[in-house]
This record gives sequence, C-alpha cells and structure tokens, in this order.
Amino acid sequence: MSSALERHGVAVGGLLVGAGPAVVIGDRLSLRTDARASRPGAAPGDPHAASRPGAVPADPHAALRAGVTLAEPATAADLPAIAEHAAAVVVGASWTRDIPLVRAAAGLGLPVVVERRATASMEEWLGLAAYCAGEGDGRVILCEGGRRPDLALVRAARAASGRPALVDVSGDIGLSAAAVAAGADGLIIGTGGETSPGAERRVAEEAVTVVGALLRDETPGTLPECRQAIDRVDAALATLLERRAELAGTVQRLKPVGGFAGRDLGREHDVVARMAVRAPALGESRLSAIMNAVIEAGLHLAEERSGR
Ligand SMILES: C=C(O[C@@H]1C=C(C(=O)O)C=C[C@H]1O)C(=O)O
Repeated sequence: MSSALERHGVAVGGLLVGAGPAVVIGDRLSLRTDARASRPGAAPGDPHAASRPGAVPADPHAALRAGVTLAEPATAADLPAIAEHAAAVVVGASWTRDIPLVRAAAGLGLPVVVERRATASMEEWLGLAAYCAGEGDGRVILCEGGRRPDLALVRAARAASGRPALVDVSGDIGLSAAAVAAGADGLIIGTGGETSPGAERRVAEEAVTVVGALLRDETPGTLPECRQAIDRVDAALATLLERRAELAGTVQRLKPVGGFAGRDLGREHDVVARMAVRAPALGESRLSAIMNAVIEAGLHLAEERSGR
C-alpha cells in the first residue's frame, strides 16, 4: 500500500494480519458486562440483541474457554484465561484510559489489538499503540470499530505507523468493501465469540477477495500464496465477466440489429485499444485475442437467450 514504512505482518492464531490478503475474523469476544450496550451491532435495550452478530454470549467465560481469536478482558483477573485461550488480546475502546489494565494486557505475551476510543485522535490512538508495543513484544494491531468506523482515519493511521489495522464491521457488514478499499488488513465480523452467520462471512470474504484483488498490492513469496492471489484475481475477473456479459446482452437488445449479425468491429477495436492503456504489458495484440473470446461468448449467450 502507500506507505514508505516497512510493514510487518502480525500472526494471530493461524492468521497473518498485515502481510498478504486481508483476513476475516469471526470471533471477537468481550468479557465486559457493558459490552452488549457498547457493541456496534447491539442497541441498548434491543430485545433481539442476543441473536445478532454483535451480541455477547450468555456465558462469555465458557465461550473463552472454548477458544477465540480476539478476547477483551473486563479486569486483570481475566488475563490468565485470555493468555491461555485467545490468540490476541483486545484493548477495547471503552477503557483505553485504564492504564494499569492496558499495561497488563499489553504485557500478556499475546499480540495486542488496540481499538480506538471513539473520540481519540490519530495521535492518541497511535500513541497508545506505541505504548502497548513498548510494554509487550511489539506485536500490535490497530482496530477501528464503533457504530461509524472512520475509514479515513484507518487509512492514515496505517500509513503513518506501518502497523496493520483491523476494522470491526459487525455493526454494518455493508462497510466491508469500503474497509478493504481503505486498506484494512482484516475485518472483524462477529463479536459474539462464536462463528458468525454464513451470510455475513460471505459478504466479508467477497469484499476481501474482489476488492482486495483490485486494490491491494501483494507480493506473494511462495507457490501456495501466489496461487491464492491468482484465485482472488480470477474471482474478481469472473465477477466482472459475468457483469460484462449481462451488459453486452442488453446492448444486443437495444441495437437495431443485435447478435453476430450486428457485430461492430470498429467498436471492438476501440474497446481493445482503451484496455491496452490499462494493460500495457499485455498490449493490443494479446488483449485482442482475449477480448475476441469474451465478446463472442457474450454474443453466443445473448443469442441463446433470445432464442435465435
Ligand atoms: C456490445 C456491442 O455489440 C457487440 C459486442 C461487443 C462487446 O461485447 O464489447 C462490442 C461490439 C459489438 O460487436 C456493441 O455494439 O457495443
């Protein structure tokens, strides 16, 4: 991304945050009793809150013992269990000024996820992250959440610090694509300490794949990583090809003569020439072969659908 700083990934359980593709985290757990009201997914007094992804499970300590990726303590007494059962400890937005607890959490030996307090400036946020890095072993990840995550701030903080950043989109899963576009290294989609519903995971993974393929620089160093990066690009290509075929089908219906009979080679040449500006390494002649296949596939589909 657009940072002059060298960015280092932070391993959280089996996930690498900040190097490679953005990750999706489905199980953030808070042991705080005030967490239900403060989570973005749950409005205070909402009778349906418990069934939402932002809900707090009935027995958060049991959920912790079952193992979670991210856990937020209520008090220092929670920290030993977090060290045992969580992959990273969260310094939550509501208590970033509880310095003794922040210090104890940062010194736990786990990666530390530093959530921005709603009114904290970027400097305060990064200052707290630096403090946690100093109190611990340096493995610190930024986290932006709340009802309206500030994606501009995420982008700026990530660039200024070189630290990876997560965005908690559990309050509005529709922000997933925007968060990835803003450079988020991961999306937190569930705060119940349990695996989030499949529909939300699909939205988040779609954003990571398609938006990531378009906007996220990647330099895979191994064969499996490189193949996964190619798979993301192919997923984005397939999405665009399907959309293109639909549009090409609409054009056929709008033209006086559609289908192969109305083929317009001048327009096809212009399409290829414009694409070559964006794909200079492939160049016009290679693109022309690719686009000929794409255009013919679209025309075949349109003719098949119109019953010709
Ligand atoms: C879509 C059109 O019809 C045909 C299909 C094209 C395409 O898929 O890009 C381009 C030119 C035409 O041969 C069009 O006329 O724009």
